[in-house]
Amino acid sequence: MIGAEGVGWRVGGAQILDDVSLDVAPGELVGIIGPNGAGKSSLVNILSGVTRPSTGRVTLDGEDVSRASATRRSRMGLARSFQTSALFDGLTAGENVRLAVQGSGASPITAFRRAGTVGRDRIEDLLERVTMPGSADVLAGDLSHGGRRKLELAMALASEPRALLLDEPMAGVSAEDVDGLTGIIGAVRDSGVAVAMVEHHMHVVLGLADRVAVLHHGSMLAVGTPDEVTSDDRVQQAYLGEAL
Ligand SMILES: Nc1ncnc2c1ncn2[C@@H]1O[C@H](COP(=O)(O)OP(=O)(O)OP(=O)(O)O)[C@@H](O)[C@H]1O
Repeated sequence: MIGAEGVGWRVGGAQILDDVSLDVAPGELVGIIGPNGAGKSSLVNILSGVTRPSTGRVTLDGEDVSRASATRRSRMGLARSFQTSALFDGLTAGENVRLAVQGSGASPITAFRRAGTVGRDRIEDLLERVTMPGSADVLAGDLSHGGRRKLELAMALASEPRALLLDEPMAGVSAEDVDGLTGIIGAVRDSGVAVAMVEHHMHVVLGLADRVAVLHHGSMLAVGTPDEVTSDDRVQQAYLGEAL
């Protein structure tokens, strides 16, 4: 569903990604890990269409989308969350979700025209999927960090994506919320969505992912099941001094 073939990205004279290949099938969750600065976010940006690869190609459902805009990819069934929060704090959780539904795969004009067409049921349904029933009227700015992360997931799910890119969906949340988010993301995968997830919580990645891809200095060091990857000598070297 999501594919990268020999992807390279060069910017300002630096080779950030080099010959990176990855594929994620429907109903599969691939965790993308690697030390700081390994190129994980850069890869997610290339997969989502925020940046164009210098070499190689990106595919979505088998179609070459290397030059396709993020909006076009969204229309083809791809959604993403960002490392930093993308919420409107002055709006309620429900209003944030409403905007996400209105804007999914749409130009600003189309999104504007859709105003008022998104039913309360649809909003409640999305909030329920991220275990936030009844919170439509809570101000986003008043939510806990974990609540904000869940709301961001609801917004990413607003387009009913077939492929989902998550960039550190659990960054900075409490242990309790990590468990909650793990359950939500696992359920999304189990519903048949292809999920690629960058995450620093190693125990989460190793427990949740079907396969793990390890980036190191912009290259793909290893791809395999959690067991294969953790017992790989090169991976252990890359993480020297850190618990795997
Ligand atoms: N637009 C850019 N211009 C120049 N260098 C960049 C750009 N974007 C990223 N980099 C560099 O590319 C490298 C990889 O960055 P990236 O954010 O993809 O790594 P990461 O694995 O996601 O790191 P972290 O775990 O810290 O979030 C870093 O050295 C970063 O400074």
